[in-house]
Amino acid sequence: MILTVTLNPAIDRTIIIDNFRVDQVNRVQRIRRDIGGKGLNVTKTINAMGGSSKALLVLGGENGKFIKERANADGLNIAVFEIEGNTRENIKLVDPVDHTFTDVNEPGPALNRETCQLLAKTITQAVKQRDWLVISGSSPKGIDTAFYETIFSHAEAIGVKIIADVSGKQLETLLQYKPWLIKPNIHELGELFDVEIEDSVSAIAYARQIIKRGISTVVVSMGEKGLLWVDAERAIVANAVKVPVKSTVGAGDAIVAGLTLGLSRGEAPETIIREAIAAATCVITTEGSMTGDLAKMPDYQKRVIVQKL
Ligand SMILES: Nc1ncnc2c1ncn2[C@@H]1O[C@H](COP(=O)(O)OP(=O)(O)OP(=O)(O)O)[C@@H](O)[C@H]1O
Ligand SMILES: O=P(O)(O)OC[C@@]1(O)O[C@H](CO)[C@@H](O)[C@@H]1O
Repeated sequence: MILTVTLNPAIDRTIIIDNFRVDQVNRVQRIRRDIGGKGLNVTKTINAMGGSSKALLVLGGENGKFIKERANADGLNIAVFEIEGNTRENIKLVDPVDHTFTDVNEPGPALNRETCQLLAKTITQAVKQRDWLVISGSSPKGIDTAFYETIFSHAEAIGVKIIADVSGKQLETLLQYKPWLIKPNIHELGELFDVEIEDSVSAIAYARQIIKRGISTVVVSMGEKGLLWVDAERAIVANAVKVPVKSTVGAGDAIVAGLTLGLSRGEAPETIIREAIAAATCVITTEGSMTGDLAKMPDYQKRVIVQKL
């Protein structure tokens, strides 16, 4: 089983505006609402790919209720950890004319110390031997190092591998506990070293520095430039598939879904990379925070060239 944890889920409100301009009155073409949050998106894609994933969601208020009901109606396997406060609503501004994708993410409700302790305990009880644990997305205010310590020490004790897709300070914190795999995008990787990374060669060098700190695999997603897989034995680069992009929301989550599913099935890195990129391609060709038409995956996989560097 692949358990995903979303500490800060969201309703994604996608607003489609042709020729969006800041500092001007903009007229909306269409609006849609999807249930989102990185871990939940990972679960959606794994299940759509034929895998088995459960999403643990921290939810509260009216928005939390909406997400719970929609996830259940969609047949997703979820466990809800209820909190006080209303789950956030994130705005995704899409301009199909200028091809811009702008995210405006709320911080979400803060958690108090007792809630964090109970949440850590709930997660450790939910994760079982031989599971894969995915921790994805921002953490609400209140989550501290003790929270991660509880989860990582339990995971280590029962041999569970952790895949983390977080950024900024949260990524720095998590690195101390040595997740098995991390998936920063190229900007997030640069942020860790306080640099702007320009090319694959320097991205590989920075990824290797992380591997020296005890992380097995670093996968760096690079948007339209594809991705890099770096571990102790190899560095692999793969292109993205050229397609008309409708929404980039959840592209990174589809990569995490493809990676986790492939790893849990014991597949070779080259196969996993092709599947992950194909899944991300399905996401970006679909409006909103949706997995898209996964029947197109075999075609997209053929268009991914994987090269060892
Ligand atoms: N414009 C694009 N054209 C083709 N493929 C893309 C494009 N943007 C993203 N992708 C695909 O999606 C993957 C993940 O994208 P990206 O690196 O932007 O992830 P991310 O920053 O984590 O995304 P997000 O946080 O929005 O989910 C890329 O490796 C690529 O395969
Ligand atoms: O604010 P965070 O937790 O970093 O990201 C949240 C989010 O942008 O990530 C998903 C796409 O990856 C969306 O469904 C969601 O709104």
